[in-house]
Amino acid sequence: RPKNFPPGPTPLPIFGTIFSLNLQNPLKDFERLRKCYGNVYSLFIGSTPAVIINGFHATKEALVTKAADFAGRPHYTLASDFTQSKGLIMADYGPGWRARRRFSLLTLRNFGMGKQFMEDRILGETHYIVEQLEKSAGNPLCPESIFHDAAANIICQVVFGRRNDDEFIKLMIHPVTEMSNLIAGPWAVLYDSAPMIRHLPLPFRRIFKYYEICKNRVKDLINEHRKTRVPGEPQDFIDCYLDELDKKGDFDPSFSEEEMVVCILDLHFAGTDTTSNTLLTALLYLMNHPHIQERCQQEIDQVLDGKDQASFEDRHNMPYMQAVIHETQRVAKTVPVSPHCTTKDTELLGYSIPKGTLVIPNLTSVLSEEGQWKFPHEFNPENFLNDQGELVKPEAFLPFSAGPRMCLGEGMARMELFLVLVTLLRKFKFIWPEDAGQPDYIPTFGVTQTPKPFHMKVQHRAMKQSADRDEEP
Ligand code: HEM
Repeated sequence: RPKNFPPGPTPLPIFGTIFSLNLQNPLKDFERLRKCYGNVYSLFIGSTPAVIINGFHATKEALVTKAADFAGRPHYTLASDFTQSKGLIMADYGPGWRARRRFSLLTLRNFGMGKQFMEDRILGETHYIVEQLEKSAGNPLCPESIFHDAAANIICQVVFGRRNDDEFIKLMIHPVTEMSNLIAGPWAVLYDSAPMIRHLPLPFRRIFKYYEICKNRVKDLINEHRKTRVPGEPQDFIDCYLDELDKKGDFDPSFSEEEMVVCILDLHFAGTDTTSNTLLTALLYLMNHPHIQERCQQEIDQVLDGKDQASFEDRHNMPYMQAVIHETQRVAKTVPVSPHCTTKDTELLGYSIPKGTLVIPNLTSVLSEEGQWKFPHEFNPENFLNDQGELVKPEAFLPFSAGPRMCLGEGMARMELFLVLVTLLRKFKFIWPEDAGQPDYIPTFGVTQTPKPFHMKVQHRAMKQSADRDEEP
């Protein structure tokens, strides 16, 4: 360890400290090591040192107070190698990433495609979910694929202008699933820890092949858009990017077509499992906390009385529903860790951290940290409500991380969570099947955490508005 580097377990030659961790799910080991070494400690992934950051204060110091020092992304890892550090997620902290991020953020925040665009797409897709649930009303069903497809359809419509069942996009489903499995597994850790084996024909090499397939599909879609688009009248993210390329000409390499392809794949990867797994977590908890589900439904009935459908503006009148969504995100811990890298020699809690060090903020440690939450270890919307029943957002609510690299899709994700859950809870009662046993709340670890598969039953609710109409003479 360099001088004054954060402490940690003694590394072995070649392997470093990877045997101190359960590679299938290192979160319990992170917590155990935190008890030994404090909120900031170091591990070795092979010969690569990594600093693990735990708890709100250390995370805030790194990601917010010293934002620029900690806003890089690691190099020489599997993810940076197959994306060639292009696009948004794995791109280096610098002017190219900043320009693409700003453009993507503005485009998603309605500047590109009109204010109603996103809300219409989400509500449209929610109707498909309703149709599917209606077909299974009264019988147990496994909701995983319904919600995964819905989230994929929403992001595909925003980015490609097509739903996920389109022939072009279908061809990407298999490679994307294979890549997600590989990148969250031990082969990725092996790739990152042992540079000498990177060119051997081991399973991690398949990621490069799958990524190439996805890139080629996206290039085909871009070429299709080129033929059909009307400049200045964008229908989706690709059209917006092509308009931007027209403005910039060939002068700006940070907006090249190659960068565009990786940006698009980044949005597709980052915008699917994150949202669908959070929605599934909400259902899992609401079925097993029926009194909380009923209180949401009372609030929804009251606020939407007489309206055909919910709008995102309604959230201002639904503090309880909002608190439930926040609490779901807190317990779901959907993105458990987010690898960063230092951009210069810096310090954290008095320790010295050299430029280029891999830094891993452990967001799960903040979301259930004692002292930050009224009820850190239970599902309780009161964590986000004050004595007057108003929504409050504690500073330690960091499911989207913090600082310059924080989630770019936060606005879109919050809109999806609100509109989908409000629409479904208004229409259906969600029931944990009697023979389903005790719920397992511990998710499967991964780049995004996934609730264990479960079954649910849905029952039509007698909606207040239709009940009122029935009573009219
Ligand atoms: C509940 C849903 C979501 C959660 C919990 C979530 C969480 C996160 C987290 C923790 C990060 C890492 C931030 C960091 O490195 O410090 C991230 C990054 C990112 N997210 Fe999300 N996300 C969600 C949905 C979305 C959606 C819907 C999109 C796309 C529209 C998206 C796009 C991105 C992108 C592009 C980045 C990389 C940002 C950068 O490096 O500049 N996310 N997200």
